[in-house]
Amino acid sequence: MASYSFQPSILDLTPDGPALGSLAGARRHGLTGGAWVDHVPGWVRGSDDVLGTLLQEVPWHAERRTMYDRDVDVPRLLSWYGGDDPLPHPLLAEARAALSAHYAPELGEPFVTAGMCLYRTGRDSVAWHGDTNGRASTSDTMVAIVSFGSPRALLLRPRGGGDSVRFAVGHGDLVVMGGSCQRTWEHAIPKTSRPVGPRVSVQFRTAGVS
Ligand SMILES: O=C(O)CCC(=O)C(=O)O
Ligand SMILES: [Fe+2]
Repeated sequence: MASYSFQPSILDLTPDGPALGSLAGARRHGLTGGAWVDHVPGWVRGSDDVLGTLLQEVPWHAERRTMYDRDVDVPRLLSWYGGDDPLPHPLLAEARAALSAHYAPELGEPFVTAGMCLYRTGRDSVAWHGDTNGRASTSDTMVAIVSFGSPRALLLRPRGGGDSVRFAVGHGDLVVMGGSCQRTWEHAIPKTSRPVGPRVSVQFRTAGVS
């Protein structure tokens, strides 16, 4: 398998290792139909260390899917950690606990699983979809995404049609999609022709949702 290197940023060198910022300042963007997105730019400080570990230690694999009767490569690499699987970096366990504690009053259950995507270049992407497997098909849930590496655009659009909303998701940023977001809106990471380096996203979800 190819190895994915990145250029550590001088600004990001934290002597004490990576650390989480506060969730108190999360900015909530209300969307139509009871959907919302919380955005915390730079939630993780010292993200270079986490990105390096994720690129090297996660058992990334390619998948193929059938589309219109053809088998095609999924345009990103994937990995999945169940609630009992040790996460590849201690900062991620800290992040999951902090998110569970912060959102407990609204969510009523903890974040459990960690799905991971590796976008190797700007050619990698995820097409429009909602995370509607399992209970998310019928009830509100939250999907918390922490991004590492090159900034990419996360787009959201209402399923019924309407303007899309764009969030830049950069190194150490947190985005939480909540309320009805998975059922009433769709999201995507579009391809880009800009020369971008690798991006890893970690998606925390509640049990029984994917
Ligand atoms: O990489 C991201 O930020 C989004 C990934 C995603 O939507 C998914 O895996 O369901
Ligand atoms: Fe998704």
